[in-house]
Amino acid sequence: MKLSVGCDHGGYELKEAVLKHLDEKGIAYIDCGCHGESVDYPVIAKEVCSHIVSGECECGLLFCGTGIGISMAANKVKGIRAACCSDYYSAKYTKMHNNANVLCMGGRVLGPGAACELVDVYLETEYEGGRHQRRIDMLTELDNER
Ligand SMILES: O=C[C@H](O)[C@H](O)[C@H](O)COP(=O)(O)O
Repeated sequence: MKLSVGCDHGGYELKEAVLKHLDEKGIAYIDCGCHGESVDYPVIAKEVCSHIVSGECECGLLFCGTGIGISMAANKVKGIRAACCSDYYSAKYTKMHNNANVLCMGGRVLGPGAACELVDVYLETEYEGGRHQRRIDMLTELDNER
């Protein structure tokens, strides 16, 4: 499994904490920045999502101040289902039910311990399929109508 990871300046410290956690777990990733400088989150979201749409990475992690702006940007990319989460239940069920391919978090919302727990449960949870696939197919139709 390989992840694509990115942040703006509001999510930089949290991204660094999560990357350290991924290193400790031996999980491979591409770090799309930023590296602490001020950047506009749509730029980073677009790059991270391009790795997922191309198939180079299985899923992505995005961080900004709230997690919201960067999730909005990611969801504009065809094929991306990004979920902004700040609790364990949502991070688990967005994989189980929505098969989210990007998890977004806020560096001004979450501490590193909580964020790493959300990343772990998101990565470890399996998509359930079944009735949820019908709904995801509907999301894909909405994507195709744009
Ligand atoms: O949703 C947007 C994100 O939280 C951004 O990280 C935030 O808006 C950046 O704000 P500022 O430029 O004031 O640091």
